[in-house]
Amino acid sequence: MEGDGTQDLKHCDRDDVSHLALDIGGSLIKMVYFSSSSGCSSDDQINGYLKDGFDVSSGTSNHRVLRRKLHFLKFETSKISECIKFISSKHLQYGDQDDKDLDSDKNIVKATGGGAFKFADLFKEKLGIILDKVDEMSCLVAGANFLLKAVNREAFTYMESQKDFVQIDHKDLYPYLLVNVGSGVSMIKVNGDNDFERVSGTSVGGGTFWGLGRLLTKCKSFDELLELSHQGNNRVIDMLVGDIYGGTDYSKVGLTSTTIASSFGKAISENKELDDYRPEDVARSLLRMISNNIGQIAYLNALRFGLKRIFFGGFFIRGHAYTMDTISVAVNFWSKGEAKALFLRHEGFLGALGAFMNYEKNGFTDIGHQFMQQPSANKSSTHSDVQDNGCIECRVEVRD
Ligand SMILES: Nc1ncnc2c1ncn2[C@@H]1O[C@H](COP(=O)(O)OP(=O)(O)O)[C@@H](O)[C@H]1O
Ligand SMILES: CC(C)(COP(=O)(O)O)[C@@H](O)C(=O)NCCC(=O)O
Repeated sequence: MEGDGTQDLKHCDRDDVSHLALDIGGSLIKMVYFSSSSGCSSDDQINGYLKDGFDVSSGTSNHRVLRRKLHFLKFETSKISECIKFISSKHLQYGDQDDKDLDSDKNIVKATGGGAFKFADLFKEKLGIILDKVDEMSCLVAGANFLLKAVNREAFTYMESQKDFVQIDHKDLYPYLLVNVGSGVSMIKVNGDNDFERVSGTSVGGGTFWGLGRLLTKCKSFDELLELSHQGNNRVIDMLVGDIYGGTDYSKVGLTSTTIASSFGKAISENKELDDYRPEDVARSLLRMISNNIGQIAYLNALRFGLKRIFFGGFFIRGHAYTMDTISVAVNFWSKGEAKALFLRHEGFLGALGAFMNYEKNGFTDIGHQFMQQPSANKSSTHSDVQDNGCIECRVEVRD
């Protein structure tokens, strides 16, 4: 099961959880919450880290530094009942209320994404939760700004299989373009904290890749489709410049013979049916087409506003090498090296983190400024450092 929360449940204390925030999207439900620091990683790591944390803030009488773990989980939106079951089993809906009263109308949970509207009644009925809706775009921006400012080694470039973390200078962060590739794609010009404009979008996004991929390859899961694309060769289906130009480059306009002239173009010129193509080649071609297109539209929007840095988020990216490589090459190619594609380790959790940050406004102060990450506490995954059911150690300064 995707984002199977039960695994997480075994490792963490049941009751000491708080600040549940949800991002209920077209494809996935993303969940972020705090727990106390026991479980999930070795005590040595935590103690070593906390020593530093407490040292830093000693001497300020009205400040407390809490050891906390931030949990990241996802569920498929179509399996929302599993998400509800998980919340219920972990008593997450009660947050840090002292009086855990099932009928209390104080069980308010910050939530963003379209599902915060669509499923509001369901959450009320099944869990007694009132979803406090927070705007999706402002959550994406808050989540991205938070990660870029507060978490070490969050942003990286990816070119030719080489991942390079980028040190972000807080004074030189804005403006940037945030491209969130979820079911659909939103492009947001970020000017500062809570200062942004959604400048573009496209319906050709992650939902398109997964939806078309499912139909064309019969894959049963998104990860299976991604794995399949690894083994494929898109040239079997894509029409290349060389296919049109008799094997040569079209050098006058800077097109090499290996450039894709028309995605899936070969499928029209051959007397073949879908079954005659290998699913891995179809998956590869599809992934390349969609990633390329997103990279190109992102670049055009960056050009529109003179932006040099484009951060890509959303679960479509999935820390997947070929996806990131294709997007990077597209941005690099079209901008002639002027603009850079950057990726985020917590790519899929921007909205949920943004909703989580919203608790700040209700007395939970300074989380954004005092949040620190313990680098090695994440569960590893085949695609990226932080993916399903990961959790990161952090310290949070709370003003009494
Ligand atoms: N396990 C998964 N199941 C379904 N889609 C996934 C999965 N992992 C990554 N994806 C991709 O991520 C997209 C959803 O990204 P996300 O940022 O969560 O958007 P949304 O908020 O629209 O759900 C899917 O459309 C799909 O392309
Ligand atoms: C409607 C959405 C903001 C919803 O967000 P999502 O669940 O896809 O993350 C997004 O799908 C989107 O921006 N779609 C593109 C719409 C367009 O500009 O054409």
